[in-house]
Amino acid sequence: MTPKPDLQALEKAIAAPRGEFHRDYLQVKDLRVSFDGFVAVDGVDLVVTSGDLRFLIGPNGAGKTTLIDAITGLAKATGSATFGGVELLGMPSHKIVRAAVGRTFQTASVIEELSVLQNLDIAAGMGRKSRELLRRRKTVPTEVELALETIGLTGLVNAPAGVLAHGQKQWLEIGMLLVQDARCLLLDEPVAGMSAIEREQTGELLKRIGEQRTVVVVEHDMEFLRNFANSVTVLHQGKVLAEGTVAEVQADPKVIEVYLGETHAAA
Ligand SMILES: Nc1ncnc2c1ncn2[C@@H]1O[C@H](COP(=O)(O)OP(=O)(O)OP(=O)(O)O)[C@@H](O)[C@H]1O
Repeated sequence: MTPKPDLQALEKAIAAPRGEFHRDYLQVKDLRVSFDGFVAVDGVDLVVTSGDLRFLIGPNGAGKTTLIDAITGLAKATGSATFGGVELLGMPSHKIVRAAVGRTFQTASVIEELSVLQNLDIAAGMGRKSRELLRRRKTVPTEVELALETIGLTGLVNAPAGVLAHGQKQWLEIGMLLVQDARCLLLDEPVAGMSAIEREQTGELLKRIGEQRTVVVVEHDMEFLRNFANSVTVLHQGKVLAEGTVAEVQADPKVIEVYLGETHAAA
């Protein structure tokens, strides 16, 4: 006998937005983080699909970094955060990296004494002994070569990371996520402190890597957001205040009141 179709599940699937059918998407459900009774993230729901360059904005202390910390195993949280169907909450950070989820920090965490190539090699964790990692290579593995090309540092492969410009260090960090094969990248204020040219180059880089990956960018720079965001989520006091296109979010009275007010008044 043919089993009866589950009409409820079918209706749900038909009603679901297109992104829901991709396995490669980040889904956060009712995520909460509290520090000694202070609720920093308060029931956040979020879906970010592959190919969508999502910006996460909000006033200082809104919970943006804590949300990323929770997804990457650095802050204890309740609720759920999955990527590609894999539950990340409760996993140790190194396993989250293996689940193809990577993040950068507000301050670049490259090893300044080591070359660009050695930093990428270490990130790739290619099973080479630490002594070998420190020796110069004669050939560069393909994935490292591709990452170097993507981040525009091919010409600086043997330069110590310490001599890189501020922007280049951030790009190297992004490169380190690429060689780890991160398909979900969570970037915490990647253009803070960058020059206008570096910001523009970073935006182009994010567009390129975001085409086939799930990318979430925490940012305060509104001009950068207007130029490069595909969609925006606004956090306020640990909750999602608004979500939509740049135009929708910018026109939202709630967002203007709590976040954009000063920027608009200044303009
Ligand atoms: N380890 C911690 N212990 C206690 N409180 C914390 C801790 N980390 C963050 N907080 C608090 O949680 C709230 C959210 O902080 P968070 O850094 O996530 O905000 P944010 O939106 O990233 O802010 P900003 O834009 O300034 O970086 C803040 O009130 C902060 O003081």
